[in-house]
Amino acid sequence: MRLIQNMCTIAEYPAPGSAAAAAAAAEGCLGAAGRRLVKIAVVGASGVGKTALVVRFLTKRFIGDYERNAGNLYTRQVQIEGETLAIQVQDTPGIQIHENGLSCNEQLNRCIRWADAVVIVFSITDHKSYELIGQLHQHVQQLHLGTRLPVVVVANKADLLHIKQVDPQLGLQLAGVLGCSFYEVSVSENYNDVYNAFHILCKEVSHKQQPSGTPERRRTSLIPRPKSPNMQDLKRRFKQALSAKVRTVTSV
Ligand SMILES: Nc1nc2c(ncn2[C@@H]2O[C@H](COP(=O)(O)OP(=O)(O)OP(=O)(O)O)[C@@H](O)[C@H]2O)c(=O)[nH]1
Repeated sequence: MRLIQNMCTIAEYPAPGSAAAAAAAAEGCLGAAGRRLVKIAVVGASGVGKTALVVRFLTKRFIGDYERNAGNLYTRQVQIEGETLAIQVQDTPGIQIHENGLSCNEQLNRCIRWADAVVIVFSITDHKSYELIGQLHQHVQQLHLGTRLPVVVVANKADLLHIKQVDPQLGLQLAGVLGCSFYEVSVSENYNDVYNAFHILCKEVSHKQQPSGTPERRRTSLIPRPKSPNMQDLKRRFKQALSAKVRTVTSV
């Protein structure tokens, strides 16, 4: 798999409301080779495993240690409901927690504005990282006023239950209150949960990008199609014809 690092996309992303932002939004749904593009930002406190999560998703591998992250952008392709989408994943520097709340610098805000969806990560071994989730979710929604951005909350380091500070159940409850999906994962031990967390987000964005088409397609696949009266009529007539023939054959 090829990983493309490309910091320019984020650094040059125009401020919301500007003419440049409108033009970017118009083009923004298409990636390389004309594929639909899904942009995902991964955010959370420092040390919760954001880089490990992104690398695991992209390469299937868990690599123990990384340089402290300055924010890298990676690209890969995924299959969603039979369509190949280009997805860009933005790893972000850990958010600092101050006594009076979040400290999000402009680089992080740009990443969040740029994104079509956000993964908020906390570690079950770090209660402070969990305490951040509510504020972070609020901050994300504020930067996307007027739209409901798809967000998934990920509780990482599920393999470290013996030193847990947060019951993963609390993460599930909080995600429910915030209206987000929730995944408990161990980036170090399980690839599938990591994949599923990203996959569900891509699916949500993909459906959002096709507001008129997809729900209709989904609705029609859920509602059983009424049987055509003509078809039933045809079947009845066919049966009648068949039994008449059988009768004729047996009577001969
Ligand atoms: N046991 C265990 N360790 C993990 C897991 N995920 C990440 N780690 C470890 O947690 C540490 C921090 O991981 P990073 O991916 O660098 O965390 P980060 O959130 O990107 O950190 P910053 O760059 O500081 O924001 C590393 O030593 C990882 O090996 C996990 O699922 N289980």
